[in-house]
Amino acid sequence: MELTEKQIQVLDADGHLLVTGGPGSGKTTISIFKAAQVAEAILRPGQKVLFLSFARATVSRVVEAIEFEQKIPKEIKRRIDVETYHSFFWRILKAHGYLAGLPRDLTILTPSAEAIALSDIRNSHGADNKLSDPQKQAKRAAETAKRYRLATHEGRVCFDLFAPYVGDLLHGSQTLRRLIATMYPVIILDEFQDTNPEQWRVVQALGAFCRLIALADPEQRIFDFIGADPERLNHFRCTFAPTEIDFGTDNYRSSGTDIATFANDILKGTFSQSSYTGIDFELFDPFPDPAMTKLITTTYAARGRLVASGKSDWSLAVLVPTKKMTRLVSDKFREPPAGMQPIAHTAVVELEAAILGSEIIAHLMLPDLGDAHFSEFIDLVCNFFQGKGGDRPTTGALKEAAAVRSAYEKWLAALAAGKKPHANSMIHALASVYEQARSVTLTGDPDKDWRAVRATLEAGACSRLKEIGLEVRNIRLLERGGQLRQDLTQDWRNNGSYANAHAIVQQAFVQEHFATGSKPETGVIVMNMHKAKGKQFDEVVIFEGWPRRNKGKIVANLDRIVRNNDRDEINDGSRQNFRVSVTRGRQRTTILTPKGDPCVLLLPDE
Ligand SMILES: Nc1ncnc2c1ncn2[C@@H]1O[C@H](COP(=O)(O)OP(=O)(O)OP(=O)(O)O)[C@@H](O)[C@H]1O
Repeated sequence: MELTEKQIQVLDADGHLLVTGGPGSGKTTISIFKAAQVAEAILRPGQKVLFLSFARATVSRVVEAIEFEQKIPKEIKRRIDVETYHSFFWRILKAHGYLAGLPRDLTILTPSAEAIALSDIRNSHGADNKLSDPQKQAKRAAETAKRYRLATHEGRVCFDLFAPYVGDLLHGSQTLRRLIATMYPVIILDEFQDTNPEQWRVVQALGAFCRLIALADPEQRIFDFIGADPERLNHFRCTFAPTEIDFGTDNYRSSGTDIATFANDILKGTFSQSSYTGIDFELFDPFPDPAMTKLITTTYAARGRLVASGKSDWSLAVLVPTKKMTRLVSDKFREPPAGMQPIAHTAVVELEAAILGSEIIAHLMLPDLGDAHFSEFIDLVCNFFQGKGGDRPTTGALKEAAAVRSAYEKWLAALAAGKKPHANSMIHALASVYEQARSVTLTGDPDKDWRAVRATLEAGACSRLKEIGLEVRNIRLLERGGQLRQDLTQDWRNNGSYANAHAIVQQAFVQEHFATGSKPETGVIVMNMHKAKGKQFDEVVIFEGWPRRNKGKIVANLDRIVRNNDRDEINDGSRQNFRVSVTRGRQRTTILTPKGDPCVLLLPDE
């Protein structure tokens, strides 16, 4: 690879730096060379360059890119630490959190546990869409107060509080600022445009003694995320007066194609070419089976091309506009219509529900612990419904949790009074599937045992447990070599049972969250468009929803790239989101859109 003139300018620059450029313009690549140069020329023994990123996906990509770079010697590579903001902040909090009034012993309040802890507040205030702005503010304030209480009283810190606490610590202690600068004299900030106010406060403190290199693409800003301020780059400019180098619209990710040109045309809303190499458009009939059939055959074809290319770690992403679509596509890939072959894939979903479901499986794998076991099982089922929506629980799910709880209380009251529980009680079905799951003979092979317990939930007569069983399928923690699998195996060896299954599942999630060694995803991956940011794949298929009609009139138009596929709903956010998805493909991006109502972003502006 020959570096461009602009990339060389980055190597030559001193002091704080701001590197801007479009997707695939080579920002990450040059920052790695810059880090290597700093490591070789400037660092003293024991010091390292820190590369901070928001998502683990980006971390894996950067780690892989560093490994791949043959020009950088091994001992230099070892002097570049690539981490997420979360894991860097957590290290600071664990070591110094007591200075900010936190207990010495800290644990992470996982998002699912956080959702459960906050569900009372969320329940009593009601769903956001029914609240006025002041009511919403009151709800947020109550949530924040509760989060702080959990942190200061119980040492359970949720992710959202990491940055505020680290900001307090760094602004409050020059010694700490200097300490970090001694460890990391140079810090690289990836996707800087997405820095929220709390993180920016941390960055300001870090910049006092560290040299900062910010990488940014203002047009890749996350829009649905409050806090990513369009002025953020200006804040950086004003505070640090960095040398600024702009890579413009160069694109090396998909060189030899017109993917970047097309993506930039999307942003402008005018099309400079009648066709674009590397971009395919296909229409599908706007009905469930034909739509899915089109997606599946398109995916077969893309997969066929990639397999034929002989590349062993090929990747193909199917990107969809909503969480709901991610699930729908994943289900259909598992069980396609019309006897087509299933497509092996991984679906990237919000993990709260899958983790809470996994806790239930783990609980069912525990050895017999007496009568309390069933009550705890009911508690976990309630937790699942309370927490499955993460920080946006639906009223339905919260009601479900309350209904299970109340049915169980009635059940217990009946038993206590020596009566038979009501024949219609939902607890009958829960209890009968519970019994089936408890009678599964465990073998010590965690994979087999886990699947056997999950299968009883899926096949049983209780719709709630069926939902939980299906949800748990989304968890990837059981992968070969994965922590969960290893720990469960060890548990069985030590105890002859899965005595610590529950704790192991919770721990596995935390480890998974901080693990940075994992490879970028390969094979077929289904995910929400928003989640594709910072990733790259050999091929991308973008698939959106279709309108439902009644007597020819559109009555619903959900799961579209632009809301309702309405021209009036087009905004910078929807254009940029689409552009980010389109530019994830290296070789080809295929866009599948419904016949009769194609994505409005594909039509020239009127
Ligand atoms: N000078 C160059 N010549 C050829 N290929 C390059 C050059 N610089 C980078 N690349 C390649 O282009 C691809 C994209 O580069 P990189 O990931 O650094 O871009 P980026 O600006 O960080 O992208 P994004 O903002 O979309 O994450 C990588 O595969 C990289 O190896």
